[in-house]
Amino acid sequence: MEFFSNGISNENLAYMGHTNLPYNIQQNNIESPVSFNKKSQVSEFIPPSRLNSTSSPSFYTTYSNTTNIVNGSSSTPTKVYASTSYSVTPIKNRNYLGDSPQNISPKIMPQESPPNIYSAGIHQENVGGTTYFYSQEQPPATYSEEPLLPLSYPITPMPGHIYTPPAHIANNIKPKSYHSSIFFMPEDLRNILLLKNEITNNIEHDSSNLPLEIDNYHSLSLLEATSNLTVPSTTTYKATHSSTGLRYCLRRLHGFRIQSVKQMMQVVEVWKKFSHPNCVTLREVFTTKVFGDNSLILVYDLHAGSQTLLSKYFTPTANGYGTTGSAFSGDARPFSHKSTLQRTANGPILQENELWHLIIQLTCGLKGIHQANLACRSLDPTKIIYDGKRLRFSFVGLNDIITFDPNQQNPFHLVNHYQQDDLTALGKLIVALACRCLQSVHRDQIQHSIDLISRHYSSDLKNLITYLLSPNKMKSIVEGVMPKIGVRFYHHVEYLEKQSDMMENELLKEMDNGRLLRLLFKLGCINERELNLDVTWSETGNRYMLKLFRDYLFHSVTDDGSPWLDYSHVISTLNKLDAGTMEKVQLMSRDEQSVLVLTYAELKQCLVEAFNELSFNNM
Ligand SMILES: Nc1ncnc2c1ncn2[C@@H]1O[C@H](COP(=O)(O)OP(=O)(O)OP(=O)(O)O)[C@@H](O)[C@H]1O
Repeated sequence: MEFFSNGISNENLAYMGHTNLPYNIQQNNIESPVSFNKKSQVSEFIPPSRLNSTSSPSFYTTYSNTTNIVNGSSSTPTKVYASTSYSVTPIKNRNYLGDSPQNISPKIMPQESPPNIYSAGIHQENVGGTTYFYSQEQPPATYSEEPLLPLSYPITPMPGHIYTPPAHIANNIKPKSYHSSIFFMPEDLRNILLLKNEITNNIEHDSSNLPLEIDNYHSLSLLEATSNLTVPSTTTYKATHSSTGLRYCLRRLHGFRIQSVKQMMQVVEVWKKFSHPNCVTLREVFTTKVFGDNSLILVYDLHAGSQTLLSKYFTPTANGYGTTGSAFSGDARPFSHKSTLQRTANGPILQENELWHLIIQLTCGLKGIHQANLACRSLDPTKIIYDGKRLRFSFVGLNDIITFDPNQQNPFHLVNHYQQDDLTALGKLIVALACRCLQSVHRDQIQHSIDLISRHYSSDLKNLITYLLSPNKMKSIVEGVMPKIGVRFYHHVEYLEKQSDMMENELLKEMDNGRLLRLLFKLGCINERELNLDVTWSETGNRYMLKLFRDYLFHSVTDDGSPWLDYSHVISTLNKLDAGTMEKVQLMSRDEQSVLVLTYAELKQCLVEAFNELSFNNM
């Protein structure tokens, strides 16, 4: 049995953040899984002139430059390559890895040993069947923190790992964890994100008759068929920006003639600067003739998977109730047979807390717009989108852009008036949402609708609506609306804080996963690689350590020989490698004839050097 030891063989399968030292370091007991002998007279680990090199992989070609190797005697089964005052004695039928917390120890799959190396001037001593080799010329070595490799970065011994695992992982981890949810995001969140990506990236098949490109955008697909209900006619597309590859939402105004580009651009610039979490941001505006007319294109951020409030809460029905003409037109009376039919078709009335959840977001967006001295002017269920969590005013600024008067010096001179209109429109929208009926806001039905609301909802809601619909209201949302929302605001903040905590938690996991992916990428590029026609490149020098480390990571087996699959083993080991800790790891060749002990810091150095070599060859 050969040992390559740079120090204590004390591989432990510490779970993240926990150092688990299963063995007594001073012990030299044949019954112990691994025995350690402190040999204070052992000097540095001397490269034994690489004599007698065999056909085995030239393990020492680079590593031995700085690693002291003491050859073993051929007469003894054990050869120890010791660099520190500790050596390691393997015991037959024992695995040399620290027990995992659940007492199931992995073994390394057999792998060929490094070559036999003999050297003169080496003193050997057999203790309990293990042969130790000491260089007699060297002064006695003490177990020091001296790095064994020429490190291009300083290694500072760490009291713990640089990596600090999220607390819940450290606390909740089960002894043998196959629970991927501890390390990866929950399935439902993953599915939501995947779905969003899919919606963002898929190209509709019915886009063949659309232009291939407009301005800097390509891959157009329809988000909604052309609407002739608005003047000018409009169409909404999803498109990809040519240089960034990002997707955007393009709103096309058909046959639109601009009277004064300069003045219109003033308005555009103001809206481009406006950004709010409850508003879709306007990115740019341009004209195009690719559709065969003079079209004006407004480019907005795309919020994939969004639906309008109209489609979410006022589901169009086959008989046309609810969506005929303007969103707020129609002739159903709140308590008429027709209106009852419509409410049934649109679903049951909303829970009050859901309604307040919507109101808070609507007023939040509106407050942002008004504080920027702008007005929304499109508080309509078709112009508010909902992505499952967030409400946003879509197509903000559109009305200012298409209705600006070139004869007016200040394009925003009517903003106060429009802000009042916004509040009235907000009142109507709340009525429609509460009654789940678009016609409920008609002048002759509004009183009935408010009666209905006062029967089903709190007086706060009714008061808010009557305030918003009254002609003499303050224009400030903060002064006028906020006090009526009252304590519900805190509930909303709590909800958002919880969401934010949950997301941060997920981010923490993914941050670690991203870090480990980079390491795996590097390892994968090095392991098994042939470089510059050198078929043994990945088997020699520093790369040999990485090969054994890869085996230790992924190919460990339990006592009964079955694969040892434990996320925590792989993740905590990779984290130690990433941190370059001074903890030692014990690696074993596949034929179980060689054991190599080195610190994670040294392993990290091996990885850095091998990958640098690859990168250099790539230039
Ligand atoms: N920024 C956006 N990101 C993603 N989807 C959006 C965005 N803005 C709007 N949409 C979606 O685009 C679709 C079309 O919106 P649009 O306003 O054209 O609807 P509409 O009901 O046809 O209104 P109009 O009659 O005014 O055209 C809707 O399904 C809406 O959810």
